[in-house]
Amino acid sequence: MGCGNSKVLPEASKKGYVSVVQSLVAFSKAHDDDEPKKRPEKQKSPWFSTSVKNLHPPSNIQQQTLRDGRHQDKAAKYKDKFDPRVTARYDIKALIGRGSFSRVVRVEHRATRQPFAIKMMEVEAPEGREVCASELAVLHRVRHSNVIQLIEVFQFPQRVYMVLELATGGELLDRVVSRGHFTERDATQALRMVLAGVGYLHNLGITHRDLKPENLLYYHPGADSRLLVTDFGLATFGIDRTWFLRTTCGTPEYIAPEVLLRRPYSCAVDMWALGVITYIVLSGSMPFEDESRMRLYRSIVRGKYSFHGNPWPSVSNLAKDFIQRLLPLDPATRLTADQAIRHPWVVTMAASSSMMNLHRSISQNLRQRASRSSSRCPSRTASSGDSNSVGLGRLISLEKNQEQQQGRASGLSQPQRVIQHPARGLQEHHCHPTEAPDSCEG
Ligand SMILES: Nc1ncnc2c1ncn2[C@@H]1O[C@H](COP(=O)(O)OP(=O)(O)OP(=O)(O)O)[C@@H](O)[C@H]1O
Repeated sequence: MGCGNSKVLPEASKKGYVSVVQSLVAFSKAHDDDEPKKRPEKQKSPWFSTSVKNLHPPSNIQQQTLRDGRHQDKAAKYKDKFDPRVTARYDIKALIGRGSFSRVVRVEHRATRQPFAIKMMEVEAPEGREVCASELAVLHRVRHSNVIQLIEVFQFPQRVYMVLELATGGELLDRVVSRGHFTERDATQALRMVLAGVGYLHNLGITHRDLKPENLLYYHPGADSRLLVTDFGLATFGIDRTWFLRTTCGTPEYIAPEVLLRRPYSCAVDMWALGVITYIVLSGSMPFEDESRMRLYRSIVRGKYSFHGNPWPSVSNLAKDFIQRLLPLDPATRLTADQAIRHPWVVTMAASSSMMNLHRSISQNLRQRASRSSSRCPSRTASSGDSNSVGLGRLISLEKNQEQQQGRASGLSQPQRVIQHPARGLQEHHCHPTEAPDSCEG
């Protein structure tokens, strides 16, 4: 995995890759005016380090209080950055985290006291604008219990503020680790929710293109929480599920072979990523991993992975069959989301009650990975996050294909506001940046 899990282009596009890196660094510096070099707690740290941090986690309430305290000052700073039309409606409470082009804060609706997340995206630079447009294009169209819900949007020429459902239950792997007990049944329960969300997206012709455990968030800390697919910055639309895409993007360990081979691809790339995620969730290790990105890509295009080591001897053959059917090199033979949710492992495990506890092996593997990784990259600790990923987290091919143009939210530069009313769906409202907050309400 190298020193980080940044999203990158394959080696084949190195030239484009370097130029995107440079522009992203420049972008990041330009927008980090008042940013301290240390990143906030919940930044893009790699999945294994956040998970290992939580092997002996404090209670959710303690965690929340701790986080709130530490982030209060930062939140105050961010308040100043927020457009007054946003803060007139939402009280900024705490910083949740940062993405390549975004800051996510916890807010409270002033009138209803309801909590939400606001993702503030910088859209002056073309990269940020594209990522934001992708995300909005999808969020405007989706409504599903396993997909993060957009509540409303404030769009201005420099920044876009997406008001989202607030997910307080943590990332998928954090929960696997913090439970202290984890079985195949637990895995299938989580996967059923992910598959329901992904199947819904695919049926709408949406390919996520960046499925990974960090983008799967629990809505609340309770055991019965919904699991939500989030982060649609790389998502794209096809006319239908057989529509082929060409842009090279994703997170290295999860990229499907056809993408690396620069072949046209479809939503089957998400199913490959789900195979990788299933492997990780059941074992705490990755099917494809190498310090060298070149070797990593080579093992992916060869489909070279194994079920050696713990806990694989304790894992059922049905589970392995499920993974194998998601990780064939030929995308045409890969399970679709609708087929995967009907796979016997998913169906029978969800109904079974007592299963082997895989937690110990999973935690051990996660710990080993974390220590291997920190010895390779001493600057990266669990709390400092992935130094590699500040500003470099999301690298998108500069290839401008038809598919990039489609499905883009139109008129980002046009200040507008989109309000979602649960019963009525999305309503668009336009407001000029100089207008008072109330004058552009729905
Ligand atoms: N609706 C939400 N509720 C709670 N936390 C959220 C929500 N949306 C995002 N986050 C968290 O905020 C942080 C930043 O998320 P964001 O999607 O902006 O960037 P990212 O996906 O981590 O990075 P990148 O943009 O580089 O892919 C992440 O830790 C993410 O889990």
